[in-house]
Amino acid sequence: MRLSVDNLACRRSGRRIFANLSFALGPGDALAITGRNGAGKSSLLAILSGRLRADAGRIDVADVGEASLPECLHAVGHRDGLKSSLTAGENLLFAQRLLGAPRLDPRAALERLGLGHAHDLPVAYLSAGQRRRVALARLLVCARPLWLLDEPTAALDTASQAVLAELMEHHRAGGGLVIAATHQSLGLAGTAELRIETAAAAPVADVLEEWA
Ligand SMILES: Nc1ncnc2c1ncn2[C@@H]1O[C@H](COP(=O)(O)OP(=O)(O)OP(=O)(O)O)[C@@H](O)[C@H]1O
Repeated sequence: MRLSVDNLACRRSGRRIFANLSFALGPGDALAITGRNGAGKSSLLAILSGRLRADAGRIDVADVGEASLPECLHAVGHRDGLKSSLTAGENLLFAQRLLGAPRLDPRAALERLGLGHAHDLPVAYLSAGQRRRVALARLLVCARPLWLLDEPTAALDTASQAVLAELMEHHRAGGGLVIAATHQSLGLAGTAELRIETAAAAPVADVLEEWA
């Protein structure tokens, strides 16, 4: 998969968040999105995942056949997207059936994240770091070339951060792409950095946020 982003701009609640963002990624590439709180890192990921409309610019994908960009990606964000009353295994099975392109079975994915024992536990019983690891296990139950990760190491202990780094390296080695918004190093070799700087304040009155 190839992804190219040209002169992307974002406005939220009438306020310009960023403008003129451009980058291009190919198989095996990793990009760390950095910037101060509120710079627009999560907003950029929301635009890429198709949840938020860009104010300007282009996003193009290539080498994915007929698939659209949202069909090519996994997004793991601040909200874990897990159903608390379902077990970890049921959550992953649900994701696998919804997203298609099955890869590891849920138990194997949880074991890879060191959470095999949680397979039959309701997610409501898990700690914050364990929930994050179940959300990350979704990356393994379905094959999708682009991983969009928002603060992926948040709530993870050191051992789990190392496991995540291994998973990302393995994904890249297989030609996958990783884009992560982060305040700390991803621990990956050859990661490019895109730092979002504060946009010139450009308030525009009476503009409602446009969700895709
Ligand atoms: N749902 C929303 N509606 C309107 N404005 C929003 C919304 N979500 C975020 N914003 C605004 O967009 C700007 C960018 O927020 P965003 O969450 O993208 O920043 P960030 O770089 O990810 O920050 P952090 O490092 O704190 O996670 C902020 O000024 C924020 O107030």
